[in-house]
Amino acid sequence: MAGVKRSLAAMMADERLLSPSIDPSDSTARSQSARTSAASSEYATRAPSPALPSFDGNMPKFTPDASIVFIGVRGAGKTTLAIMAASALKKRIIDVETAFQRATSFSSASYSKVHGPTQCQRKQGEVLQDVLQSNDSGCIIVCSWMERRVQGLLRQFATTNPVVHIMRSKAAVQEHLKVESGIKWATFWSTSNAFFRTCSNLEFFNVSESAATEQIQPSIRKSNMADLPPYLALKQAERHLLKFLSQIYPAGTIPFFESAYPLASVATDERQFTYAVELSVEDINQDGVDIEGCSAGADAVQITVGNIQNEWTNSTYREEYTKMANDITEAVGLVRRSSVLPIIVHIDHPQSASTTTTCFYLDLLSHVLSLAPEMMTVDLRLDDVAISKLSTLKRSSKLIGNYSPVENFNSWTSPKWMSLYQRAVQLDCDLVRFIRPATTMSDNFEVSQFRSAVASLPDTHVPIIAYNSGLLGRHSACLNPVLTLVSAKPHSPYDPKRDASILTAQTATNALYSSFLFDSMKLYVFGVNVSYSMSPAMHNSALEACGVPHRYEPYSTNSLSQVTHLIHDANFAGASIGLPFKVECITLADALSPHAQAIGAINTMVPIRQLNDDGTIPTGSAFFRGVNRAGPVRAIYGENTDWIGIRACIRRGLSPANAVRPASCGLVIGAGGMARAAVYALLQVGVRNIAIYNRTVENGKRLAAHFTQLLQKKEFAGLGAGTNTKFEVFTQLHDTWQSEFRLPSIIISCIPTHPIGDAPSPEFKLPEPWLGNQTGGVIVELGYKTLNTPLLQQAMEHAEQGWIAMDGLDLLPDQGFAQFELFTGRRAPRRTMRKAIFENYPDQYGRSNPEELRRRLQTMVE
Ligand SMILES: O=C1C[C@@](O)(C(=O)O)C[C@@H](O)[C@@H]1O
Repeated sequence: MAGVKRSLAAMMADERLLSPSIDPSDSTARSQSARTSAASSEYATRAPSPALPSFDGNMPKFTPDASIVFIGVRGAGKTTLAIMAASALKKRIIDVETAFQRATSFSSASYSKVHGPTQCQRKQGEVLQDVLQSNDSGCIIVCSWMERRVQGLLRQFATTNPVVHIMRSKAAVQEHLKVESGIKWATFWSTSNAFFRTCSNLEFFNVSESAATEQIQPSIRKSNMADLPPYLALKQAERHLLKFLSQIYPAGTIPFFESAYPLASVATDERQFTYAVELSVEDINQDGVDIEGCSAGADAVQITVGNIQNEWTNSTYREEYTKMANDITEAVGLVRRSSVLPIIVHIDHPQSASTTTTCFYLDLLSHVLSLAPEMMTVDLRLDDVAISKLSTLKRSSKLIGNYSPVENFNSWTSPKWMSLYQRAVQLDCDLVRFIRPATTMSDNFEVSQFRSAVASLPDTHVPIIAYNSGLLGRHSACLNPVLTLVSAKPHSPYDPKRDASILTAQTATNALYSSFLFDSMKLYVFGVNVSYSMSPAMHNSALEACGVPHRYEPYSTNSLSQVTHLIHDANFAGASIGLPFKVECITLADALSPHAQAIGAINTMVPIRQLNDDGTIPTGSAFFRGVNRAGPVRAIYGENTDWIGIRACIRRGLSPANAVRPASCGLVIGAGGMARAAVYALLQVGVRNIAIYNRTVENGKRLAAHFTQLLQKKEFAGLGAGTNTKFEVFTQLHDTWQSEFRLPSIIISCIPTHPIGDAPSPEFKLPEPWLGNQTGGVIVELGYKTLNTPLLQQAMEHAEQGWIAMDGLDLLPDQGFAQFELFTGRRAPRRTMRKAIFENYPDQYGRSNPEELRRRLQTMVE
C-alpha cells in the first residue's frame, strides 16, 4: 500500500540485501548479495509493525488542499495542534468523536456501555469511513480511536493524504491524563504508539514545555519560568508545527509563511563552504544541549544515531526499534523546535553489520522519512533495490548517498569513487558524501582533484561532499565546499574514532581567511548619531562566533556625502543605515531589491564586485559567491531588512487568538521610512485593513497612496488582499475609535522614542478605547534608545486583556540577522546576537543589565 509508514524490512522481504563486506561500487558483488539474501523470513517476523500489503509505488505528493489526519493517544495535543493547523492552512477541523456523537447522540464510551464494545467499534468504523470519504480535502481530521477497522481505513487514507501520528513524551501524557505509572500504563503506551505508527505516514513530536525550555536557554533553566506568558508556549508549538507542515505540503501552501531571510532563498547545497554541526541523539535528548547556541556558524544540524548494534541481549528487535524510533522522533522535534537550520539525520550503519542490523538500519531509515527531515543519509553499501526503495519514499527530504569507510578504503585516484558517485546519482540520491581518513598530506590534494573531476562531469549537478577526516585531513575538510561535518565544540583530547568532525564551524571558517581565500572586511552603521547603536556589539559578536575576521563600526555623520569614500573602499563589506538616512540613502545605491523598491527606503547597503554580463546584480547563490572578497566596488545594492524584523515581531507577539483574519486591523503610528517598512510588514502577514495615524495629514495620505499604487502592480498583487486592501488615515487621537475598521490587534509605533535635536521625545500614548480589542494584540515600538515608553507601559497595563508589548530590542536582532547574511553569506548565529544586545544595552544609569534583559531570551521562538 503506497504511502503508509511500515517496516522496510517487511516490504523488502524477498529482495534484499547486501553482504556487508562488499565493495559498494562493485555491481557484481551487489547482484550477488541480492541473490544471497536468503534469510528474509527473519526480517519479516522481526519487523516491528504488523505485515501490510506490499508497497506499490511512490509516497504520495500531497496537494495543498489535501485533508490531514492527526492521530495519537489522548493527551498528545492533537486538538490544540489541529486548531493551529486549521488557522494556518485555512482548513476546517473535524473531530471524529464529535462526528460520532452527532451520528448516534452518544459519546463512544456511553455507546459502548449501551450497545457493547463490538457494536461501538463497528459504528466508529462507519463514522470514520464516512468522514474520510466525504472530507478528503480542506479538513484537519482528529482521531484517537484505536481499532482494527480504524487502522485499515487510516492506512487506506494514507495512500493519498497525510496521516500524522502526534507523539509527546510519555511523562507529559501521563501527567496530562493523570494516570499512575505501572505495567498497565507502560503496556498501553507502547501498544498505542505502535498501533498509531502502523497507520500513519508521518510523525510529529509535540515538544512539552519543560523540554522546550531546556532547549531555549540551559543557562537560565532555573530562572522563574512562571514569568513565561501562557500564549508563548502555544506560539512555540505553533511555529514548530508550521515548520513541519511546510515540509510536507508544497511550497506556498501556508500563506505568508515563507522565510524572508536572504539565505532561505538559496538551497544549502548551492552555497559555498557550508557546515553541518554534528549532535548525537543522546546529546539532544538527554543532555539538553543548547542547540541554537552550539550551531553558531553552521548551516545545518546533523543528528547522528550512533549506537545501532549487531545484537540485543536484553531486548527484542521490536523493543529496540521502538525505543530508537522514539528517540529519533524526539531529537528531530527538539532540533526543529529550537533552530531554523535544516536537519540531516544520519544513522551509523556499522562496517560489519549483520543482516539483522542492516534490516534494523533500514527500518529506522523509513521511520526517519516519516519525520520529514530536510535531509537523510543512506549508506551506499546497501544494494540498489534498498536505496531505490528509499528514494521512492523520500518525498521532500533529500537523500545523501553516504560512504565513509574507516579502513580498507581506496586511494582517491581510484576510479571506484567516480563509479560509486555515478551509481548514487542513478539511484536518485540528491547529494553524495564520501569521507575517509587521510593517511598522507597528498590525500588532501587528491580529494580536491576528485571533486574537480565530479564538477566537470557533463549534465551532472548532484553536489559532492568529499574530504578526508582526521588531523591530517583538515585541509581538505576546510576546502570542501558543501556541508562539511563540524563539531559543536573542539574535541579534546583528539579521539580518532570521532575524527570526522574535528573542526568547529568557527575554526573551519577562520581557515578560509587565513588561507587567503577570503579577505577580512569592514562594516558600518551610518546615522546622525549612532554612538548608542547596539548594532556593532551585535554584529561583532556574530562575526566572532562564526570565525569571520571582519570589523563592524559606528560612523556618525550629518551628511551622507561623508560616507562615499567608505562604501567604495576595496574592503567595504556593507553597512546598516540608521536615522534619518533611510530614504535619502537610496541616492547612493545603484540597484534596489524588490522589497526596498516597494518600501521606498533602505536600511542596508551591500557592495557588488562582480556584475552579471548584462550589468545586473547577481541573484541567488551567485550573489553570495561575491561576498567576503576585497576588490573594486562595481555597484551598491540597497535592501530593506526592517520589514523582516517588524514581521518577525508581529508573528512572535501575536497570540493564536489574534491570528490574522480578513477583518483584522493593523495601526501604524508615523509616516516616515520606518512606517513604510511597517505597512509592508503588515501586508506581508496578510493584514487587509491598515489604519495610519500621523499628525501631518499630507504625509499620512502620501504613505497610504504609495501602497495603494503599489498593490495595483502585478508583481505585488499577492500582498495582503491586493487591491482590496483598505487604508484609513487619522490625524486626531479621538476618544473613540472612529473607523469602519475593527479595533486594531496589531499596533506599530514608528516615531522616535527619544528627543532628536530640538524636538522633544513625543511621550506618545493612545486613547484607551483604541486598545479595546477583546483579545488584545501586539504593540511594537520600533525605537530602542528608550525602552519603557509611555506606549509600552500602556500595553503592559493591558496585559491581562492580552496585549503584548515588544520594543526595539526585540526588533533589532531580527533585522540584523538578515543583514548579517547579506554581509557575510553566513547564517546569523541568532542567540549569540540577541545575547550580545542584552549584555551591552545600558540601562537608564548607563550600566548594562544583562540579568533583566536576559529573561527575554526565554521567550524567543526562532
Ligand atoms: O533602524 C535600525 C537601527 C540601527 O540603525 C541601529 O543600529 O540602531 C541599525 C539599522 O540596521 C536598523 O534599520
